[in-house]
Amino acid sequence: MQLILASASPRRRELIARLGLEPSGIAPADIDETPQKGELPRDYAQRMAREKALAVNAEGHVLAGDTVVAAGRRILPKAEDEATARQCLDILSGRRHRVLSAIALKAPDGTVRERLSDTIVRFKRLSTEEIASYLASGEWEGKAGGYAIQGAAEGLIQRIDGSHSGVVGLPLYETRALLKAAGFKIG
Ligand SMILES: Cc1cn([C@H]2C[C@H](O)[C@@H](COP(=O)(O)OP(=O)(O)OP(=O)(O)O)O2)c(=O)[nH]c1=O
Repeated sequence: MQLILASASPRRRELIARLGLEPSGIAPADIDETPQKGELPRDYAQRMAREKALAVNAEGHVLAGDTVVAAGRRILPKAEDEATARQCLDILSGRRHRVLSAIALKAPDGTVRERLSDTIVRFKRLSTEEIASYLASGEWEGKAGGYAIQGAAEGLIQRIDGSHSGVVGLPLYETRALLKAAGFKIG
């Protein structure tokens, strides 16, 4: 069985490798990632994963994922510049937020199976110095919510309830279940 990963994210490639799977192809999906007006974070994450999977035309199964950081009903942006990362950290400081990580698998017949991972993350209250030093690390670049749990940010996280791999970008429990249900051989 052929697995195509519809993702440009190197993290997703590393995570799928931990299940002992190597995609036979990488085909990043180029879709419009603008949230709809009033769209809830979990609906948005699921829609994005589904649209990414559907956007890739390839033989075999196409796996896509989308990771969204949500403060209440608010979807935090992917931090592409320092000002955005700072705004995110100000919002996340000293409180709990959710990370919704959706995956979608398109079978060769076009049917799509989906799963969602929902994780609660709590940051300590961040001092001005902590925010400044985290921003200087550059690790926030391109990350939803302006942080990467797989780096220095984990030292600022008091508690996580859910899936660590989900926060990084591909929830391994849900991914394994989805791929097994589709017929992939996974140990
Ligand atoms: C919260 C958090 C996000 N992220 C990353 C995961 C995702 O790559 C990114 C969220 O953006 P996504 O749109 O989910 O993914 P992407 O644009 O990187 O890749 P593609 O659409 O091609 O699959 O933020 C981390 O790496 N660590 C974290 O702790």
